[in-house]
Amino acid sequence: MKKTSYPKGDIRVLLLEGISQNAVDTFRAAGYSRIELLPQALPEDALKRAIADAHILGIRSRSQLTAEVLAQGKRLLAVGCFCIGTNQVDLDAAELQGVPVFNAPYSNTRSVAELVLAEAVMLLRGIPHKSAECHRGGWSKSAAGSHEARGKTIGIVGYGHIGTQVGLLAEALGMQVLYHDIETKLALGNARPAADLGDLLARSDVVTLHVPETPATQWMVGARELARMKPGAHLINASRGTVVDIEALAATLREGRLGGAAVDVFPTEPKGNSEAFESALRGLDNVILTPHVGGSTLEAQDNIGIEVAAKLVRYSDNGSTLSAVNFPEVSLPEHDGSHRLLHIHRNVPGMLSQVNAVFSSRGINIDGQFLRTDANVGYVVIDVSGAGDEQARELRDALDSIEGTLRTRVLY
Ligand SMILES: NC(=O)c1ccc[n+]([C@@H]2O[C@H](COP(=O)([O-])OP(=O)(O)OC[C@H]3O[C@@H](n4cnc5c(N)ncnc54)[C@H](O)[C@@H]3O)[C@@H](O)[C@H]2O)c1
Ligand SMILES: O=C(O)[C@H](O)COP(=O)(O)O
Repeated sequence: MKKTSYPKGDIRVLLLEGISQNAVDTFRAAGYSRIELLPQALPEDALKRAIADAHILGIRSRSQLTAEVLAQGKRLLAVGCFCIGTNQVDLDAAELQGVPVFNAPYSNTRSVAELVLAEAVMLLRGIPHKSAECHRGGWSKSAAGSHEARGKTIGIVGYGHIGTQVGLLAEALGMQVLYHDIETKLALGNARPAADLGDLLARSDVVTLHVPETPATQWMVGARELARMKPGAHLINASRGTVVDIEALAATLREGRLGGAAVDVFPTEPKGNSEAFESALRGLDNVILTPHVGGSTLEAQDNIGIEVAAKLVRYSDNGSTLSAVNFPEVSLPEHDGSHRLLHIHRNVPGMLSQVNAVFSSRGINIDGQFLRTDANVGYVVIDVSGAGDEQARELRDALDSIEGTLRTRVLY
């Protein structure tokens, strides 16, 4: 079993995909010095090599942390997704490796909502098409097909953090807000729930998607759903590329059934800025295409850099897993004057009594104990005072030898 109790100066932090300098500053301020910041995602083989040396790994939406890639992370303590989505990580595999995954569930919410609202206005006015014509030297000054947002209905699919923000901003413009969610959600402002997805599609002038990538949302908007939308209505997708069948959308737009679309996310996206972007939507004047920049504002990235780095530092220094997306959540007090032993194990019967026996058999008094479990994993944290560093390491080794242990650490 790998030990993961390292002096802070030896902890290697690898940050991929152009994560904000604020993250580096946050790690530095907390005493971490071995930080590598790369501007791009790594291809699978390079990622496997890189993860093998990293204790803390930071990624955004492009790096695919499959079970196979994660398995190379023998020293890995934690993963930070410096974004909202965590679908790019095999969360179960990470958990069963004893690796909590953190994200930034709110920091780019506003950026996405602002972009979506701006796109709704642009689409209702037919601006993408008019702009494209002007670029070609055309001049089609006309009010035909051009509408105010005021009084129109925006249908929000996925009424979570982003969806609710879009709804509030849209109401400020005088739009009617309809929403559909699989959970019962408190309606903000004058928003109203639709009876179901079909009802929302049939009644909205603009449909905007804000669901996560899950098996249920995969291709949730295809030819059938597009056919249910009002003629001339608009579709916005800034959620995940797998939510919309792009070929069906392109066909519907070519037929002129929909007014237009704004798409920020695609089933296949270029791995970096130097790779060409291919899509059936290219060349359609009434489509706003953006390169997955819904959350890419300096404000959002700066906030995300601090938020996720702070969570990783807290886990590394203190053991707290509060807000981890795949792990039993424990919020821990500081442990000044005591050693803190962390034990991550498979959640099987009898584990806690074996953990406690390690201490009782040595006559060691436990100052504090914190335990959380989920279906897969148990996470127990034990504070002991009066043990020297050497004894703490011996305790860790004894914990490590318990059958079913995934990771152990000692914090000094
Ligand atoms: N384009 C970008 O740059 C960008 C930026 C941030 C987030 N995102 C994407 O946006 C998604 C939403 O973000 P959020 O912060 O609002 O997430 P959230 O979890 O707060 O909200 C998602 C909502 O969708 C609902 N939902 C889930 N499955 C559904 C289904 N099958 N049908 C209807 N509703 C369903 C959930 O109940 C929840 O209310 C993220 O998961 C991420 O993939 C994209
Ligand atoms: O999940 C998210 O927050 C968005 O998709 C943004 O991802 P990015 O950090 O790769 O831009």
